[in-house]
Amino acid sequence: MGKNIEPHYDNLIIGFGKGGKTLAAWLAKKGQQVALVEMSNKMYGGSCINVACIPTKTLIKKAEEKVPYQKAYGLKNDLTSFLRELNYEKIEELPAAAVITGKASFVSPNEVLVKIGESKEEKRITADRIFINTGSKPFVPPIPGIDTVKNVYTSISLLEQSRLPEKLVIIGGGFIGLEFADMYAKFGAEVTVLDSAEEFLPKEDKDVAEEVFKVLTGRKINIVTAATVQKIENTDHDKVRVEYKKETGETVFLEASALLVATGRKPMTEGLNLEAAGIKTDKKGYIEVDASLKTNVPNIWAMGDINGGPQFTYISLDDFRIIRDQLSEAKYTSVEQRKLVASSVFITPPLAHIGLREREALEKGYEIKVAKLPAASVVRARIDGDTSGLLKTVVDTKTNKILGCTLFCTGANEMINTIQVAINCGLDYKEVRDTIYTHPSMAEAFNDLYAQI
Ligand SMILES: Cc1cc2nc3c(=O)[nH]c(=O)nc-3n(C[C@H](O)[C@H](O)[C@H](O)COP(=O)(O)OP(=O)(O)OC[C@H]3O[C@@H](n4cnc5c(N)ncnc54)[C@H](O)[C@@H]3O)c2cc1C
Ligand SMILES: NC(=O)c1ccc[n+]([C@@H]2O[C@H](COP(=O)([O-])OP(=O)(O)OC[C@H]3O[C@@H](n4cnc5c(N)ncnc54)[C@H](O)[C@@H]3O)[C@@H](O)[C@H]2O)c1
Repeated sequence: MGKNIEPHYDNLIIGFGKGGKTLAAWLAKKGQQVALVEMSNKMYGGSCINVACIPTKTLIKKAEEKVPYQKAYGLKNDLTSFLRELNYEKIEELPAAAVITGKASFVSPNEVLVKIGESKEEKRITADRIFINTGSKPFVPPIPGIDTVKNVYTSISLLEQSRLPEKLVIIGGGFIGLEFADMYAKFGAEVTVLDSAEEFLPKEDKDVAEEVFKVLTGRKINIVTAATVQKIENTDHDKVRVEYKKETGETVFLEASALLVATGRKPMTEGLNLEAAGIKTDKKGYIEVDASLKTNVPNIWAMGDINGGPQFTYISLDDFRIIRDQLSEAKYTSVEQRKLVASSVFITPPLAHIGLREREALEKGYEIKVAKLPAASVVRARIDGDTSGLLKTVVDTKTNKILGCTLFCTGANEMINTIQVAINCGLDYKEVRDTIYTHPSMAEAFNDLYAQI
């Protein structure tokens, strides 16, 4: 399997992430020689496809459809295997591109050593340009017992479990913590989320956070904020016992069949030997880049999670665009040109957001108008059978421009893209208010939401 490995390529890409694979295909189609080095044959296509967005969103969808966990687990694996192969083929079929399965480490600024697959074989490869796209991995805080106790998982290892944990404790109530909590609860697990932050969803406006809290706790998810996890140990039956301190100082013990650690991610620089190339990292270990995503070493770029930017697949893709335009003398060459980007937490209903929240806009000194609408007032929400949540937007009184929007309702992850276009094109909110939307759709809620301004 695979092409012969050459000693030199025009371009070497380390890591099969979204940005790297898209860049590999683009360069190869232009006739440039490209080596795409990926350390694991289970990771062709990168994290998103294999261990992140795609498997989680598949399971979430199946949980919503009330598919039993074991069946959903199989369907998830079918889809990730299919996409993994497809991703491999899409690069390998290009005559100018080669996928090399091995772990890369720098020897010098233009040379890497690749340890091929499981074998002891090593290849030295030089390249004119090198692009680092090695992503991130779970950050595990130093809590006593966390490394040694059985049935403690990260998002990656929990997704590999074919059996549903009956009782799941999750440390961390951010993107991963909440998505997993909601998904496992829908599959039938008893879930507790422990977060060290004093408030639940501290970035959100209070009214939004309260609504999300109401929906999740209504699904019997136990959410504890200001929790300090102190110790983790196994019981006699390999259950996990978690000891944490409440805000009041009271110590609480919880027993669970599994513990998920979802406390953020850290840069995947392990074994890369960045020092050999003289590549600088920041305090957290992410590779330092300038606005054009170049490292301090000429002809080495860093794209995706590894450069310390927002950790989303679509940001990795946009990093590709920034690099592509530099290499083709086109116009979009700096992160400073990037417009506002939306995000979505895939709980049910999804919590999607773009721009400024009410509190943030006020802190920045804007004169604002705020509109809110309960999701229950949208007829499509009734058809979809989920009337929970709310829609909220913030408009600049002086300019009539939309400053931000938070949607916690069915379809929010799609709807937010409409607001993103409106904001990024500088539209007056009245354009969104007066657009004729299809009926019955969730988007037509924008007629009523913006009519309140
Ligand atoms: C559970 C979970 C759910 C998520 N859900 C979403 C979502 O719904 N939407 C969204 O936009 N984002 C989501 N994210 C974030 C998203 O997955 C990441 O931001 C994105 O995958 C990062 O892509 P990347 O291009 O930086 O690199 P990655 O896709 O992480 O690829 C890096 C690759 O480099 C390889 N590699 C590492 N070191 C070496 C080396 N030395 N030599 C060779 N290869 C190496 C790795 O094996 C890996 O395949 C989620 C993340 C997680 C953990
Ligand atoms: N839908 C999506 O787009 C999606 C889904 C999953 C992940 N992601 C990406 O992956 C990143 C990582 O996700 P994440 O959930 O691991 O990180 P996160 O930063 O979103 O959340 C981490 C949470 O853990 C808490 N925490 C940290 N240390 C703790 C401790 N010792 N005890 C208790 N709580 C603690 C924090 O207060 C925070 O709420 C996200 O920031 C996001 O960029 C995106």
